[in-house]
Amino acid sequence: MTNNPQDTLRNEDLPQNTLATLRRLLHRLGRQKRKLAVILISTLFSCAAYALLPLAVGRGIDALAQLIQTGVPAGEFWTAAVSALKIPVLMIAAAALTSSLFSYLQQFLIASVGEQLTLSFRQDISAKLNRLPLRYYDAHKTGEIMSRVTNDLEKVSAIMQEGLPQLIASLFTILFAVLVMIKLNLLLFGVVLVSLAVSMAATGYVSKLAQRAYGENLASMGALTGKLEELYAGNRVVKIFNLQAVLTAETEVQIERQFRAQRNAQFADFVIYPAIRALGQLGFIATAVIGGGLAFNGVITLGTVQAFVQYVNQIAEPVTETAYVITSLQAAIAGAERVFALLDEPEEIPDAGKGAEAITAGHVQFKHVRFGYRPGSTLIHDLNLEVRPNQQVAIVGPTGGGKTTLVNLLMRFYELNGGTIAIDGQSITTMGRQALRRRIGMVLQDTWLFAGTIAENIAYGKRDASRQEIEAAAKAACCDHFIRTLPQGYDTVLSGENPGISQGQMQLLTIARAMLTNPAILILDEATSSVDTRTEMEIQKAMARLMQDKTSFVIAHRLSTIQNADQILVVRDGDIVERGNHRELMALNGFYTALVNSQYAEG
Ligand SMILES: Nc1ncnc2c1ncn2[C@@H]1O[C@H](COP(=O)(O)OP(=O)(O)OP(=O)(O)O)[C@@H](O)[C@H]1O
Repeated sequence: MTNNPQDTLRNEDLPQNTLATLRRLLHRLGRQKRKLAVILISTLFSCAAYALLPLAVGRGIDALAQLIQTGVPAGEFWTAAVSALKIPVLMIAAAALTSSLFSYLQQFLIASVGEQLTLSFRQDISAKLNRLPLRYYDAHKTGEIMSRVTNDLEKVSAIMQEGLPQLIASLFTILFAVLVMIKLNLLLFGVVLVSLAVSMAATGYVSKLAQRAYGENLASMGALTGKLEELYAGNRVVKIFNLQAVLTAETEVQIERQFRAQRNAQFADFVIYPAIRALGQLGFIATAVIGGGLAFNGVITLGTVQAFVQYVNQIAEPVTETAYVITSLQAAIAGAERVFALLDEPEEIPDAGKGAEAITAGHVQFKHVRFGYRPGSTLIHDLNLEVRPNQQVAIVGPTGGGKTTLVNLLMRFYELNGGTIAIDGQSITTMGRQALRRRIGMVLQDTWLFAGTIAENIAYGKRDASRQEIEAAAKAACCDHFIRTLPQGYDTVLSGENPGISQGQMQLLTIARAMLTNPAILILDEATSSVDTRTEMEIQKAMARLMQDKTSFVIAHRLSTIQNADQILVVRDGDIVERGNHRELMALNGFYTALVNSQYAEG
């Protein structure tokens, strides 16, 4: 594993409950028990064979030394050397081959186990995100959710594929090397132990300094990214308020800070770490010098000294690497913890399983509905409403009054705190959510267009619609004409964020989309955005056509368009404060009349 010392830990990278998370992670890994067992056994074999290498080399050196000491007639040296080195060389080859083969097997299986683990997490998260209530999305930013699926999972996957196997291999390597060294010479092992302890203490101290540099580097990078986002993503706002110069100056300060932090971090990388490595050589030198003395006095052989030197080398790296791996392991466990937290979030109440095929007439009743977005704060107290099939209901009221909330409840985006909503005599909680939503068409102000062709966008709610059906819907929604003027017509590709057509045209497309699904109930959010008069008239015409023979709820912003509605509901602070048709409400001379008068005054 190439460790990245810059992977330093911030507070959010520290797990809250390491043991519990580790247990859950292992439980999940347990699904791949057999592969894991093979990985463990191959690591064991690979490390054991690796630990035999210095011994075999030592044996070869001893054999050669003995040959030189005893002396061989000049012409026979090569034959004698070959026969003396035959066994050691075969041992070296066998150990190296065994170690590499098992290491290959281990890597191969680890890659598969790691990917399988990531896949299982991704599948579970994706299913989970579909089952989470809208409340969850209200409380969490998209970036935060995305980061669970990308960053956090990547950390878990990286540690599974690189860190953890590395850690196990390191531990085995150290264990085998220590066992052999103890067996070879206890005194020399003591020397190795002391010099290792000294170099580890020095490493610990220096890396603390380095960690500080990395921490500052990360923090300054975060601050700089934030500033740049403000500068580029909010470029329009920056220009409107003429803040270019101020923001550029602020950005320069951040760039400067980041430069200094990065330089310090680089310094740690290129200067401190080599110094640590040099310190690590301490053990190597001490072993060579003291071992040399012991060999000179005939306490141990020359081969044993070189075996020791090799063992010191073999364990030096695992010892320092283990510290890094433990650091990234903590970050991975914290990542896994966040993923598990997402998977543990309370879900939507499961569907009753019954279909909503019974929705035919579109008879809607709200009975004693009580609801609040947050626990403890009630927005809708006791709402009662009856809408007969094919009636047109307009919902008006001040901003934040609760108009959209009524629609959210009808669509069962949120669960009620009390009362019932029934369609055609059936409570919506007894219907499957999907089936319910399929029978309700929505045309909202936020025209949800997706990356794809115009035809695909219109057919979004009815994927198997034929081209004729799509075109018929577009004609009815007054958008066939403008679509045909586009170079690629119905096959014009709209890109998600900037579709390249006007706001009004987008709204017409969403009306066409609703036309195609032919729902029993309609929810229309009138456009407030400034569209030209002709487009607005087309939208009105298309909407009127769409509403024919359907129960419809219109969230109205321009009161002039709803005068013919069967019922007008004035919603304020979550309650219906006035209801009736236009004439009745005007006669009341209450809130509605005031709203109408204020709009005429404005308009
Ligand atoms: N997802 C939400 N989480 C918490 N509170 C919300 C949420 N959506 C709306 N609210 C609050 O509920 C109240 C009613 O909001 P709602 O969107 O229903 O009003 P509205 O009448 O549709 O307003 P507008 O005309 O501005 O669209 C407001 O006080 C709003 O802040």
